[in-house]
Amino acid sequence: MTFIKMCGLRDEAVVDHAIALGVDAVGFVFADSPRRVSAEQAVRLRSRVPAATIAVGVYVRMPLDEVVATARAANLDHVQVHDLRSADDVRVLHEAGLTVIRAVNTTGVETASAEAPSEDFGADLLLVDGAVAGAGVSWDWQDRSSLPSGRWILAGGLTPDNVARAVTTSGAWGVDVSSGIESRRGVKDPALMTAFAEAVRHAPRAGSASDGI
Ligand SMILES: O=C(O)c1ccccc1N[C@@H]1O[C@H](COP(=O)(O)O)[C@@H](O)[C@H]1O
Repeated sequence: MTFIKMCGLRDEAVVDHAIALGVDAVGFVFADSPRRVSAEQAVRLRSRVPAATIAVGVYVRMPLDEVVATARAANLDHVQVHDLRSADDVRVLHEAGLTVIRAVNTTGVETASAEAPSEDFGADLLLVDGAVAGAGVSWDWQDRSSLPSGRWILAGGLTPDNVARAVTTSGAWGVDVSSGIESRRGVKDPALMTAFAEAVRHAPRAGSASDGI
């Protein structure tokens, strides 16, 4: 089964719908975004997420001590950080007891692959995103030469219409979506959420991805 994360959830009904769809993870955005949630909102939303589903805090340009404080306040033990600079950053987050998803944009992957393919800085999982996080920007996931090997999450411009092809072509272990399940910017559409989950589940893929993070 392909791992599914739905990101940028902002209200209770949408969280409940994601849970009913059986997604593997939900994301709450603390970065500057139309989907940003306050710590108080995150606590409320988090309380609706059962133990079997991973709740992830999403961060860009936030000092690590604030990442840790926000994650603790909202009872999140997974963080997705878009601008980790080094293995030291990851170590700090691990020492705080957090599971770390390192998000890189496609430019980062291309740069890294010239030196060290899919450099994860020791993070628990790598997420490869489009050039602008949360902007619905797709990228060439058909060019396998720039893709990591092993377990990684594909993100960036995924929609119910393109996700099956993306899974099959890229070989990604998981997918993450934000804009592609919205009727307008920042507003999730339950019908698109359902269509996305169904498209992923019907996508032919090689191998199995049933292990958790
Ligand atoms: O969703 C956001 O608003 C967001 C803001 C800042 C950083 C990351 C964000 N979300 C992540 O962006 C990608 C893909 O988004 P999209 O589907 O292209 O809109 C995904 O990793 C989200 O977790």
